[in-house]
Amino acid sequence: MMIKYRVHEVAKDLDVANKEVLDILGKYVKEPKKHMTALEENELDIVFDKFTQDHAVQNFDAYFATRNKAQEAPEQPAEKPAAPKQNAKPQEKRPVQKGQPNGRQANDQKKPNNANGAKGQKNDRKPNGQNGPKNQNAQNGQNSQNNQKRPAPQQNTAPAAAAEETKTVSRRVVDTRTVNVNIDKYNEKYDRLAYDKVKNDTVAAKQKINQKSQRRGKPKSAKRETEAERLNRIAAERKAKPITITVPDEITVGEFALRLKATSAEVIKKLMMNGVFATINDTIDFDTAVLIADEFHAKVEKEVVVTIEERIIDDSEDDDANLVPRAPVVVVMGHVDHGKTSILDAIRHANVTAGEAGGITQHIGAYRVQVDDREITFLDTPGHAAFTTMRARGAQVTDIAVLVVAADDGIMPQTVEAINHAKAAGVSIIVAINKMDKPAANPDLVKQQLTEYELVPEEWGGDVPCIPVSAHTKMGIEDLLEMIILTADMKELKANPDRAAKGTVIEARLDKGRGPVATVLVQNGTLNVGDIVVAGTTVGRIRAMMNERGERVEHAGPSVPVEVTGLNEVPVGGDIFNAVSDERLARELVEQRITEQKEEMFNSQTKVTLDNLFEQMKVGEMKELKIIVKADVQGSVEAVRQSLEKLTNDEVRVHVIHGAVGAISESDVMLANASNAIIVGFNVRPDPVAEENAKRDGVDMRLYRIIYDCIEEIESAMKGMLAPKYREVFLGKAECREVYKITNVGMVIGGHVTSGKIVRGALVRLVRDGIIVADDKIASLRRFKDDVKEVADGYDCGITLERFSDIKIGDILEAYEMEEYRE
Ligand SMILES: Nc1nc2c(ncn2[C@@H]2O[C@H](COP(=O)(O)OP(=O)(O)OP(=O)(O)O)[C@@H](O)[C@H]2O)c(=O)[nH]1
Repeated sequence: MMIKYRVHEVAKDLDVANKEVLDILGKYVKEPKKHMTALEENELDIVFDKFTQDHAVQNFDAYFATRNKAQEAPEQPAEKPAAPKQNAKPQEKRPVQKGQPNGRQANDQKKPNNANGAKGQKNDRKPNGQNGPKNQNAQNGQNSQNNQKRPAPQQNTAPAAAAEETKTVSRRVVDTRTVNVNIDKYNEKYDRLAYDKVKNDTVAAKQKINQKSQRRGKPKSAKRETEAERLNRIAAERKAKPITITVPDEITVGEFALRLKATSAEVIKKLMMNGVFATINDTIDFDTAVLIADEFHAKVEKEVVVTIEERIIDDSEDDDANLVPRAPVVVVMGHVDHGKTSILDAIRHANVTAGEAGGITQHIGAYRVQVDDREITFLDTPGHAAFTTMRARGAQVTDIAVLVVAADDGIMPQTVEAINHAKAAGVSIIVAINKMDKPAANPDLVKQQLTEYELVPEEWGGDVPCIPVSAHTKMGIEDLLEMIILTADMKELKANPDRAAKGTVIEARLDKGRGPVATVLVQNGTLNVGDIVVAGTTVGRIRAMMNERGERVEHAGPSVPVEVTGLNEVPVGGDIFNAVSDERLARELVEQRITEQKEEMFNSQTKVTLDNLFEQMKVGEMKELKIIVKADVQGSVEAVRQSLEKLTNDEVRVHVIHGAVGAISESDVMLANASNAIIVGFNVRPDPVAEENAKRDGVDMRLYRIIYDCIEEIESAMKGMLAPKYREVFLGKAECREVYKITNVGMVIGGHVTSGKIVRGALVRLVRDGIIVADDKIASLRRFKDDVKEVADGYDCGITLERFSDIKIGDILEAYEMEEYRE
C-alpha cells in the first residue's frame, strides 16, 4: 500500500496517545510496532475497527446534537473536529465489516485510489449505500430508498427505540440484489455522478488527514509525498478548483489523462463506464473527451492547431457585401477535328475585329475576350487534357464547358468523353454545333444524339443551349459568346478583388532567360507584382506579370489570367497558388509540403483498385465505385454497363461514368485518375501511353475477354472475396541422366541439377524435346540415401514424381512453385 500512515500520525489524528494505538496493534497484530512504524492497510483497518467499536455512538440524534453544538461553538481549535470525524468514519463501515474485520471490501473503501484498479464497479458502488450515516447529503439521498424498504420513522427520541434505531441505521445497506428498487428510474450517469461526489468527499476527508499529518509530523517532507497522496491532493484540488484543459479533435487516452492530471487507469475506467472501451494508446474524439473531463470536474477547450497555412493564407469566407461579379472561365472541348482550335481562333479574331488594341499576341495558356462591356476568360488549351489534369489535382477552374460537335459528323467517342468529363466536374455545358457552313451539316441529328447522353437541347425543353456556329464563316460566334455571358449570369459568378490572391496554375515552363514562368488564373482576390506567392511546392516573389497581349501589368483581379515570373521552381498545372503574408513562413510551408509529398508518394495507396475496394468500403471511404468501360463493340459496352450497375448494394453504388468503344486511351486513364475510377476493358488493350500513365498514377485497369468474368470479379471484390492471383516462380532445372525402376517405389530419376535448385514437394514440368509431356509434383528427393529438402545446382540427386512414370533419359525437369501476388 502506498499510503504511509505512521502510528504516531494515526494516534494524533484519532486524538489519542501513541500507546493506545500501539496497544490495539499489540493485541491483534503479531509484529510489534513502534510509534514511527508505517502501518499496513489491514493494520490501519484493525485500529479503526477497534477504535470504532470502543467509541461507537449509542444514539445518532444525541451524537448530532452534540456535534452541532460543537460546531456552533466559536473558535474551535482547528484540529479538534478530526476526532469525531474519525469516530464516525469507521462507524459507517461497520455493517460491511461485520464478520470480516480485515476484509478487502473494507480496505477498498478506505483507499480512494483503489478505484483506479481492477476492482470493478461492484466495489465502487458499495460506498453509495454505506456512507450514509457520515455524509449528510448521501444520507438524505438514500432516505427515499430506505423509505421504500422500511418506512420506519427516522427520528425516534425514545431511548430504547433509539438504541434499536441505531442498530438498524448501522445496517442500512442498499443492496440492489435483495431490495426491489426501481433502478430504471435512475439515470445511470446520475448514479455515477452521485457516487463520485460521495467518493470525492471521502477523498477530501482523507486528504485532510494526510495533509495535517504531513504538516505536523514532518514539516519539511513535501518531497516525500507518495504517489497516492499526490493523486489524492490532485483530486481534491481538481474538485475545489476545476481545471481547464485543451484537447484537439482527437487525443490519445494517455495524453488526455496527462492533461487531466489523472492516471490513465482512472480515465480508462471512466471511459468504460461510459461504454467506451479504449486502451492507453487509443484515441478518443473531442466530444468523448468533454464528457469524461466533466466527470473529473475539468473544463475542456478545443485545442486549435494553427498550421503555417492558416497563419499565412487567408482562407476566410467572403462577406456577400464584398463580392463583385467576375468573368466566367470557359474551356472548349470536343472530338478531334471538330473545330475546337478554329472556334478559339474565331473568338480571338472576333475580339480583335471588335476593336481591341493589339489583339491577342501571346500564348499564355488563357485569354480574355470582351463582349460588349463584359469579359469571358477562355482556357486556351483545347481538349480535355488540361482540364482533366487540373481537376485531378483538385483544382476547380472552369465554370462553363463549350462542347464542340461538328454538324456533319455528330457525336463521336471523344465527344462522349468530353461530356462525361464535364459532367463529372459539374460544370455547365453549352454545345457549339460547328461547321454549319458545310452542306452535310445536320444539327438536328446532333441534338438528337445529345439526348442519348442526357443532354436535352433547350429548344426541345431541356436545359442545354445548342448554338449552331461556323468557325470558318464566323456565323454564330457572337451568339455563342452571348450564351456564355447569359449562362454566367445565371450562375451569378462572384469574387472579392480586395484580398490576397488565390488561384490556379494553368500551365508552367522553364524559360531560359526568365527562369520558371507560370500562367496563373486568379480566382479570388488581386495578385500584385511584389506579392509573395506559394504555388504547390514552389514559392517566390512575383517579379513581373504579363497579360495575353504581352503587356506588363501590375495587378490581376478575379478571373484574370497572367503569366508570372519569380517562382523558385516550375509549378505544375493545376497547383493552387496563394499570395501570402510572410516569406520566411512561406518557404517553411513549401519545405513542409515537399516532405509531405514525398511521404505521400511513399504511402500512396489511395486509388481505388479491386484489391483495396473492400477495405475502402469497410472504412467508409468508398460510397460509389466509379467504372470506365471500354469494349470492342457498343453492344458489350451497354451490356457491361447494365450488369455492373446492377451490382449496386447498400454500401456502394456502382456507377459507370464513361463507356465507349475502342482501345483504352490516355484520356480514359486521365478521367479515371481524376474521378478515382477503375477501368474495365473487354477485348481491348490499353495503348502504350495509357498503360504507362495508368501504372504511374496507380489507376486500376482490368482486362477481360468474357463479361461474366468481369461481373464476377467486381462482385467478389465488393464482397472482399477477390480470389488471390498466382504466378509461377521458377526454381531450377534438372536433367534426367538415369532411370531406375525400384520395387514398391516406382520409377526413380537419377537427375543432375543444371540450374537453380530442385525442391522437395515443388511442382515440376517434364520437358522432352521442347515439349511439355507432363505436369507433376516432386514426391521425394534424395542425395545418396538421405531424404533432403533441396538439391542445388551442380549436384546429382534421386527424384520420384507423384504420378508420371514414363520417364526417359534426357528429359528435363523444370521445378517451380506458385506464388500469390497482388497487382
Ligand atoms: N467547313 C468548316 N471547316 C471547319 C470549321 N471549323 C473547323 N474546320 C476545319 O476542321 C478541321 C479541324 O479543325 P480544328 O480547329 O483543328 O479542330 P480541333 O477540334 O481543334 O482539332 P484537334 O486540335 O486536332 O483536336 C480543320 O481543317 C478546320 O479547317 C467550320 O466551321 N467549317
